[in-house]
Amino acid sequence: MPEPTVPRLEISKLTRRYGGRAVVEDLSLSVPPGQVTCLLGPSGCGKSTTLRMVAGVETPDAGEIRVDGELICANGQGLPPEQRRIGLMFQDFALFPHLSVADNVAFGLSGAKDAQGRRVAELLERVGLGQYGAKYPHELSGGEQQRVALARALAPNPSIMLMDEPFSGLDNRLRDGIRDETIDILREQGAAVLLVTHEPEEAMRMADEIALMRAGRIVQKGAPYNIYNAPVDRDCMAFFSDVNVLTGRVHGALTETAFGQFFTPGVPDGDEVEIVIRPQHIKIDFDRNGRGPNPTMAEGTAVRGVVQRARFMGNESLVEFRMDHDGSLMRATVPNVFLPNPGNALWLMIRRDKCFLFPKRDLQSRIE
Ligand SMILES: Nc1ncnc2c1ncn2[C@@H]1O[C@H](COP(=O)(O)OP(=O)(O)OP(=O)(O)O)[C@@H](O)[C@H]1O
Repeated sequence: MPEPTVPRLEISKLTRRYGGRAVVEDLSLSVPPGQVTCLLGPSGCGKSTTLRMVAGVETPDAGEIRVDGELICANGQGLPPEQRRIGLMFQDFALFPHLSVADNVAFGLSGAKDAQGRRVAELLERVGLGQYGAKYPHELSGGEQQRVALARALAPNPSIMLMDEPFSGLDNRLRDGIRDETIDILREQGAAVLLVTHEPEEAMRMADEIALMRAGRIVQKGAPYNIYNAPVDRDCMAFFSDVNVLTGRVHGALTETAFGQFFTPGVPDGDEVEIVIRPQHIKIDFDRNGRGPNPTMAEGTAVRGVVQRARFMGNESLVEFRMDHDGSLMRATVPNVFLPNPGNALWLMIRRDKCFLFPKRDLQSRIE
């Protein structure tokens, strides 16, 4: 059997309280060499606090942090940041304005000057700024400055790179390229990357693993594909896309809705369930003199709705309906251009294989 790889970064049961309130609670995760793990979650859920504890600029109330198996923080005590072999890249990555690009990159390096010079040249080359060593930060564009910051963070060859929304200051066009380049370099170096973002697209694009956080805890962890396609609850699903929700009560393992019956095995009779569906999995059909298409096994019963608005979004069109049966709003997306006029009646069907069933959230869990 191959030896199990020691995680480059291992966090166990990390907790941080402010004024008695836990903002990070019992958080555990590990990142192997060359992997990008993304802490994803809404504002205030504790992502940055977690990162700051790993960096060593904030002290946990409980829990442990290990780098390459070595304990660097436990029982509220830890190594100072500069001894942790951790690189940092934050959104406000301020370069030193009075130092040249080369001196900025060399800033955290120790040892012989000529070895430092070689390392700086190699890194500037790697980030595509081989000719920029003698320039000063104010002579560079935002994207170029970001790449210098990356070279500076990589220079001491950190085992771990912590990134807190590092690309949010860049415009979209620049951002995609720099994101991909950055991750390629970090993977090549075998660094473990812990990246914080509140943007699901950024997490999906960059992460090998996403840890979805809510109120200080990880609620789901997995590869982007699994998180997107097997959400553990409605909020996890809704974090990645718009959703439509139908509710119904279970009788004999079936839940009756306007769209037909849904099989809900294992849910006790009388319990309410939510049937959650993404807009791209709703099928739209035309009205045939007040009638819709016939029911099918795969898509159930069609239900009539009246178009409220339709918008072209680039790759798809988004159509919003007011449903005849209960006055609720439902959203459907259609590839390319489909822009029916407001007031038109159309029929909606739901792709059964793309629905998720969750117990209905009660009042208590809404308050939490
Ligand atoms: N020094 C502090 N003192 C008191 N409360 C704090 C402190 N730092 C953070 N908090 C609180 O802890 C919670 C988590 O903050 P944190 O910055 O970790 O969230 P986040 O998920 O990174 O949010 P964002 O995406 O907005 O940066 C927030 O409610 C915040 O107000």
